[in-house]
Amino acid sequence: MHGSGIPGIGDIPNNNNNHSTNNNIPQFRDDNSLVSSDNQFEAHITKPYTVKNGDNNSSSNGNLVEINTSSNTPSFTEIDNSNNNSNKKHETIQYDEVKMNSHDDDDDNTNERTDNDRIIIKPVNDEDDTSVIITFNQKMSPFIIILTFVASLSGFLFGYDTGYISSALVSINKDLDNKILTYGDKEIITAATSLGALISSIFAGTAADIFGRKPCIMFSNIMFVIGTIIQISAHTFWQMAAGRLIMGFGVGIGSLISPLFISEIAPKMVRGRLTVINSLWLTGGQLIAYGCGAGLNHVHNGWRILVGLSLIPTCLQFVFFMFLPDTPRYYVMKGKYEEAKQVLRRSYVDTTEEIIEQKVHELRELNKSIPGKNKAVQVWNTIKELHTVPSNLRALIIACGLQAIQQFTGWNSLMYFSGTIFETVGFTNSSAVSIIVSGTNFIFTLIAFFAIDKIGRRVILLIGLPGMTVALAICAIAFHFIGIKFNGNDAVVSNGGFSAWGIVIIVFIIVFAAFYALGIGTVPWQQSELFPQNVRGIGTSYATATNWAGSLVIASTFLTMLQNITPTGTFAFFAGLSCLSAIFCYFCYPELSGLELEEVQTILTDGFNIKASKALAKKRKQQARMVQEHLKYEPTQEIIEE
Ligand SMILES: O[C@H]1[C@H](O)[C@@H](O)[C@H](O)[C@@H](O)[C@H]1O
Repeated sequence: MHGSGIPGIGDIPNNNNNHSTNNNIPQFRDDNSLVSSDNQFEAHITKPYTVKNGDNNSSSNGNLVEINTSSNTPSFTEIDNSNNNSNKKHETIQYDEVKMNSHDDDDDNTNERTDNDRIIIKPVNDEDDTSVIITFNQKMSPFIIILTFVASLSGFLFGYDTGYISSALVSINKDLDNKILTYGDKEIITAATSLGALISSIFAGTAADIFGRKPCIMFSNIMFVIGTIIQISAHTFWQMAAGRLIMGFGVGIGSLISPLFISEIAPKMVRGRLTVINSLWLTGGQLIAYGCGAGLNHVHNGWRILVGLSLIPTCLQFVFFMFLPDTPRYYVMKGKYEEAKQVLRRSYVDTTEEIIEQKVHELRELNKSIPGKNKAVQVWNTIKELHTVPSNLRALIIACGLQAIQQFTGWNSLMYFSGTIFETVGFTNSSAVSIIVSGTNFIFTLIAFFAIDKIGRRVILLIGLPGMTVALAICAIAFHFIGIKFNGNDAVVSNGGFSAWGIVIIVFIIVFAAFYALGIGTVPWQQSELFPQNVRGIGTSYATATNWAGSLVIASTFLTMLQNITPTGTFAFFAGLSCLSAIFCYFCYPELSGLELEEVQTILTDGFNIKASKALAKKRKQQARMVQEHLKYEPTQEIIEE
């Protein structure tokens, strides 16, 4: 990144407000531009304008630029009150354009000026800023909320379908092939879904770019329905495994497309939050699956009901999507600009046609499609571009790195085997404790929902990973004192029964769940924001496939690890990985909250640019506060940064 100051827009309520300002009387030049007396600031009026009366008393933070054009000697003031510290150095910013809001070029009154102008400014030497970023009313429309909720039903299905299996395996009993499932059978049935998800996630990103996000989600619904029907009618082990595999195809597609879809429709200031809604459905789905599993445990054929229940959200999602559109970014990729505009109009209700046009224009500018004489060549070129363009490669390292960390720090082994672990340390009601653990996962995902945009992704990761390290290390120590021995597939506690160290283990597994859900359980699913439009599909495919490969490896090696390197060794291993992961995030994960999707690439262009990302994220949040503050007074006016 060049330079450290990252100036932004100046939205100017021009009404002699009471900021502590650095007054400076600029002059109009012949070409109608303004220049401050110290020559540090200049501004060009590019359009004729009419000036509106207003009574804004905004007292926002950040760099405001005030240009009072109501008199013949206009005043021109820069205010840097970002931390209310009067000693703080003013940034030196030159302003290129001054645009007047709400005007009509043909209007008779276009040159009339009165008090209280609103002026929108673009800094010219803002090297850290992207070209055309439009900041307009970021209020959430009901339409965006509906789209988010419908898309994140995929998250629910992901959670429910990975969550129900542990109780289903217990209650299946002799229902398949008339014999009790062996340990190996259970592993295959569990792993089949992860395998299916791994396979489909490899292709899902490319499919999303070719066919669209919405058709892919609808295709995943069909996979869910087929997979579920095969399972609930299964009387043989292989039929059950096949059903789980096909359902896994649906899980993999949904796990990739749903966060992608949400991040493409979300206003930037709430993009993190809206994407976390998918994670909330996911962890909620796991919790509900555990709860239903416990409830249906003793019901005859209860597992078939448990599996069958997942048909409800799948069918609902399919039907809803028949009436909903795809994302504006996808429409722009396909040259369907009118469709893109229609979605934007419904998404940003208080917005003028001019801004919609500009937004589509901006998306078109940034949508540099990758050439190739046919689809296969295009895909190959996209893969090349993903690895050879430095910002893409960095995005890939971060996205895959975070997904690998999410899986290799061991959470899912606890999800799948927490019952076994709790029994080992002396808890008889292990399913109740498992519900508490997945409930903690859900509650802390909710906390992440509130923190992810406000506090930022980087901060919650850097709180979560060290917290996980400590919790895992304490579990490792406690396991040492409990002294577990493995005998085949059975664990024998040498100290016998329930002990104080057993309580320590339960408590710190719950603490681990909390720190996990707060950071690494949630943040990697923000992966779509790392990639530019042209490689987003394939980039997120890599990352999602990393997630499922990790889940497959960990779920199938955890019990073996417990046996071969002891629980102390296993937990110490996960603690070590969590610690290394914290170091990785500290050096490589920039703060992306509040940034436009397109700004993320600027950040990653010549390094991970942690410092610059933090500054830009801070700036964008200040600006958003300014805009919100201003909209309180004039809710129908939009602020344009151009
Ligand atoms: O983000 C989710 C969540 O943390 C789940 O609890 C976990 O089972 C998944 O593997 C993960 O991707």
